[in-house]
Amino acid sequence: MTDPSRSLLAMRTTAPLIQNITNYVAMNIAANVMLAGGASPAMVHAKEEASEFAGLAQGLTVNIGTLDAEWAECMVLAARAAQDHGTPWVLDPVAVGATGMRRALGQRLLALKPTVIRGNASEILALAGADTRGRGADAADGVEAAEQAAHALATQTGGVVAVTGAIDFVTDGTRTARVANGDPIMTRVTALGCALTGVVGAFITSGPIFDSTVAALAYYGLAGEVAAKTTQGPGSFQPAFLDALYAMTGPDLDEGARISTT
Ligand SMILES: Nc1ncnc2c1ncn2[C@@H]1O[C@H](COP(=O)(O)OP(=O)(O)O)[C@@H](O)[C@H]1O
Ligand SMILES: Cc1ncsc1CCOP(=O)(O)O
Ligand SMILES: [Mg+2]
Repeated sequence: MTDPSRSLLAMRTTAPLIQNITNYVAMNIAANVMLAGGASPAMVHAKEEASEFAGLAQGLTVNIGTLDAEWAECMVLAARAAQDHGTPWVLDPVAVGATGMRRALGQRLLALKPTVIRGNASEILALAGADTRGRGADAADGVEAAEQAAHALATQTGGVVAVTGAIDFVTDGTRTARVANGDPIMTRVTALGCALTGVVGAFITSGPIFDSTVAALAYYGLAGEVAAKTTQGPGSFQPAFLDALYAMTGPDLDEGARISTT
């Protein structure tokens, strides 16, 4: 594992243009989070332009949070374009186990081999076809319960899978890492998982995929810890979190990251 600061500084140096097909709930906070971190987000999802944009962006994220049939098609088109151009792309399978429409789309997107899948434990379990207690967008299973599912998905896609929660778990099918940064208040502000997917999408444009994903999770979780220290609840946490993402230096990250690898 390289120091997480290398990934952060590489990302900030390039300020990568990241196309995000994300949900209505997440659009604003995800764009603000990515800008605070140093990336250049663009929320682009029209069927007529999504694949063209995926050919010019440095990275793509696809989040199935608020679906309709047309959006589903544009997600597939954009992911296919990213695959054709060798552009790294991240899948966020929000509530993928909830309905037949989500399950079917999840399988179509999996077939396009996401570079990284980032979801909570219930979503990773559902995407892998395992039993889950999750129904909506929030996790109802612990991260450990999804480790085997994450491993299976990584092997199936050849990519990296990140399961987030109290202690995040990352695997590429061979290596594993755990990231202990974060604060429980992060589950009480909507779309912070979706915004993290955007940050992962930015980090993986400028370094090795596994190391960059782990670094993105540590950076994000540590910023959450910093913001939680000075705030009283979800309302004040959100602006403090943006400030912490913006202010974090490389040495701050290397000092505060709690990463273990096997
Ligand atoms: N119980 C927890 N303690 C500390 N950090 C957490 C906890 N649950 C989630 N997080 C952090 O919140 C962020 C969003 O993850 P998560 O809540 O799993 O995503 P989602 O919103 O998609 O369900 C991640 O940085 C994760 O590490
Ligand atoms: C509440 C909600 N409903 C559809 S998408 C969405 C946001 C989910 O965000 P996150 O997965 O980051 O909690
Ligand atoms: Mg989520």
